[in-house]
Amino acid sequence: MSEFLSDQGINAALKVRNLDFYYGGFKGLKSVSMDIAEKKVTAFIGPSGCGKSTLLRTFNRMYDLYPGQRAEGEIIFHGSNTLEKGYDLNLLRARVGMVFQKPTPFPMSIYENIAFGVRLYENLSRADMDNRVQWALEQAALWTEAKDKLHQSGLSLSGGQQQRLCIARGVAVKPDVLLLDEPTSALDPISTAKIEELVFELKSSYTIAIVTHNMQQAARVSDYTAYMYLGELMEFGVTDELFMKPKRKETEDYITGRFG
Ligand SMILES: Nc1ncnc2c1ncn2[C@@H]1O[C@H](COP(=O)(O)OP(=O)(O)OP(=O)(O)O)[C@@H](O)[C@H]1O
Repeated sequence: MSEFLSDQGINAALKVRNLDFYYGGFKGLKSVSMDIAEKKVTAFIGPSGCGKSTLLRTFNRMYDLYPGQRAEGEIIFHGSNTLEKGYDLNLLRARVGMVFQKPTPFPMSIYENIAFGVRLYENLSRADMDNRVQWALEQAALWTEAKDKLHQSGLSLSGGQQQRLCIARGVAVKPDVLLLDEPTSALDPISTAKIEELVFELKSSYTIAIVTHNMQQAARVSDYTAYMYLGELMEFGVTDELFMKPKRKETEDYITGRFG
């Protein structure tokens, strides 16, 4: 659907315009246009294979790492189109951080998991780095659990703690935007609740885009929700409205469980 679905009066951190995405000859996204609201949570829902992760991966050009994948259209971030050739990808990935479905700590200490990324962009003194590591762990609600074992392996943490470590790693470089791709799908309910609380708190400082299969989660944590189907953005709006009064029959069928 090419109609522009952004009449929400959104103060946009990212403006997506006529975005097409190709895996070789397969079109994974079809003319997606929407705004990602600044310092709010935007959730992406829709049946498996509808393009949620594909869309998220365009926001930091993660797909660039894979040959044969390309995006066309515009994603405007701080006034520039991030899809243009020559756009500084290091800078983009520092400003638009990503957390994946499976916790992916680096095989190094908790401290180094965080310091590693910071060193790529900043030259901090030891004391400043210590402060940054503490700050990032506090932001990710992991400091209390991790403060006495900063020099133990990140892999020694539980799954839920590992995912919070990945969030700490993401916020440590002080990005504008955090992309969360099904961040709780590998976690137990208690860890999931912790991450959801965290998302709620982080949105006062960061723009957050989250892909989730869990509609209750989308309803709980997000301000805006985008419903996708077969590579198209079918409906996009304020979360409460989309869940209570969907405009399209397809959205209603999906959220009421009649489809998908
Ligand atoms: N590396 C790839 N090569 C070719 N096609 C791909 C690739 N990755 C994804 N696709 C296709 O692109 C479409 C969108 O996939 P995507 O992973 O974005 O969906 P999704 O909505 O995130 O699904 P899920 O909820 O199952 O994670 C699907 O049809 C998928 O098969």
